[in-house]
Amino acid sequence: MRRSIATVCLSGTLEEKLEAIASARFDAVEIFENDFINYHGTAADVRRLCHDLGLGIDLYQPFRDFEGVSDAQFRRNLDRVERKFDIMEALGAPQLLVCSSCAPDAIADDARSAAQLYELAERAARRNITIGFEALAWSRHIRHYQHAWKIVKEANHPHLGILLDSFHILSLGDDPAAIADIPGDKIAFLQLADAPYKVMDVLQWSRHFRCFPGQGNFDLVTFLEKVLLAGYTGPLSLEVFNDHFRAAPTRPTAIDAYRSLLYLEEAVERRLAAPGDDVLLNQAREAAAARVELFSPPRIPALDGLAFIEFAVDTESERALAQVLGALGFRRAGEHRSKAVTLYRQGDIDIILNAEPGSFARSHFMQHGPSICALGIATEDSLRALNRATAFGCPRFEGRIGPNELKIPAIRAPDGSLIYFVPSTQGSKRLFEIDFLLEDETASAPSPTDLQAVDHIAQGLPQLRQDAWTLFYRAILGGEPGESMDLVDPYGLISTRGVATADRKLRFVLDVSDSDTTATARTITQLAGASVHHVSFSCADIFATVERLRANGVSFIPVSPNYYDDLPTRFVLDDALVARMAALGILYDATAEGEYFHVYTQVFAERFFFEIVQRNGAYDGYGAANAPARMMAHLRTNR
Ligand SMILES: O=C(O)c1ccc(O)c(O)c1
Ligand SMILES: [Mg+2]
Repeated sequence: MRRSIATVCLSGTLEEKLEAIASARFDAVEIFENDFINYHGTAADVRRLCHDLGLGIDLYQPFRDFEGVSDAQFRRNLDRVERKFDIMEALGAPQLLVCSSCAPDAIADDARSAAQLYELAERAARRNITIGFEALAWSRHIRHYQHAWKIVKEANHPHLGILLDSFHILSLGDDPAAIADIPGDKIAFLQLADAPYKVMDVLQWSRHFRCFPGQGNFDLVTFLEKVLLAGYTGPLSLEVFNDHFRAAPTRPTAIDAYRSLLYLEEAVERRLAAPGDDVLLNQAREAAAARVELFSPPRIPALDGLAFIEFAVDTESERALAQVLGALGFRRAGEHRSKAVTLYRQGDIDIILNAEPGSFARSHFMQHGPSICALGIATEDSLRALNRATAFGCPRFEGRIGPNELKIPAIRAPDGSLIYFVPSTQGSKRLFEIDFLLEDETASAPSPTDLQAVDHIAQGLPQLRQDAWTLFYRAILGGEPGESMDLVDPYGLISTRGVATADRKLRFVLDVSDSDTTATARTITQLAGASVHHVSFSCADIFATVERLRANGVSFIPVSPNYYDDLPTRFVLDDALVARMAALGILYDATAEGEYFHVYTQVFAERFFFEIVQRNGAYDGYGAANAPARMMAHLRTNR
């Protein structure tokens, strides 16, 4: 389907927006009026600019407070709209968005509104322009799409249709089912926006918190499905008002926007292809699928958890980090055949320290200091994973390959770090057998394995990036976002959200700092830290493990005795168990599903740290309730 976006979604000048939109591969734009009014050039200039960029102009918007007005005002409105038609003719824009009246004196009279819209459509027809009538969720009288549709149906003019905007419909909790009954050719245009659930004034919600599909909580798949069942074949257009996106760099936001449409299209394509029990619905879905072309990338292959974590280091930080890993029970398992790269192993966890000069890791190190520069994800089909990611617009990465080394497909994550797709078909460990000189495992003295696997990767992100990462993990890896929660840092709030695959083999936690002075913000800004701020390892018996690791010299964060006094007031816990936790500094959380025991190490190089966890039962969170204890402890030791 034709993919379009409103210029209001992006930051920058009109030229910057259009260039970013074109380079993100959109077909067309909605010109938001303010972008034109403040543009220093004529409508013909904008038309030429779009033409040269290969962009269509599908719509001009918004025209406000047109209907439900007195006869005198109506005549003035008709004069007013003729001037907009002049601009649209010069732009070559075929459609005008007219939103339902918000003026306090708007008249609640459907017949009047219908008659006025009919007259407007008559005028528009003379210019070969169509009117799309949109119900704003906060307008004076016409807030619901069923109401707007009643009026459009009453007006009954071929140059007038209803404009559907997912935000207005879903924010009011309206059921989109009835959309399927609107004749497709009476749906003039379609605007798509997602949003996180919020309990707040709907106008403020709309103007500041909309986001791209897949970044929020709305069920856009059902919404778009209904629109396609109605027979709509026009553009899919994004219209997102969002404070962060208005401030974020233009091009990356446009790329994200485009990815969000692809993500939604794929989900709807699958919905239309999925046969249900309802024979009539199946036929309607089949017919809808035949009418439109939807994005259908390679499906997500089975993903089998993290194959490795790669740190960018120099010689000095390598020594320091190797010492920390050693204390945590990792053993040095091998050396790369041709590069300054070392493998550390414990349980199923493989950690690579990369100090190779001239490598990707080195440039990452120079930018961010010691940090995680790459993750390897084990998958049954690495080429399919790669092809899916590139279909969604992720850049491929081609590293330097030495003789007889495995070539592993890789892409760049949104922060420029790498994600490798490691084929697990022959066992993901094969990579190390080929590229590394492995030390003889049987030669080293058997020691108890404390850490078993990677539980999750936690990332600290700049404010503007949480939505982009959420969409990235959803689209590329099939992650499902959990709910957002606020954590209290001594110097501000952190908003956190987990994204995990359905089988929970991959879990990521996305933290965003609302303040510039939190530890999360500081590692990102002052220290130019990369996004990963901690790696969490699972173990089977956290008491035994922490005891052993403490004896090994691992330094865990101190926890206030007040914490353990408080714990029995929050949970039903045995005194002896609380005493054991207190003795080892173990934190605790529980839900109806299960329990979460965990500890954190001190921070390495002011950038990242490790967590050790034991999950009991089906606990599915990340101990968010204990984040303030962690942040306070890290702050105290850093001082
Ligand atoms: O916030 C607004 O005023 C506004 C304007 C035009 C739209 O299409 C819309 O959905 C909202
Ligand atoms: Mg709209």
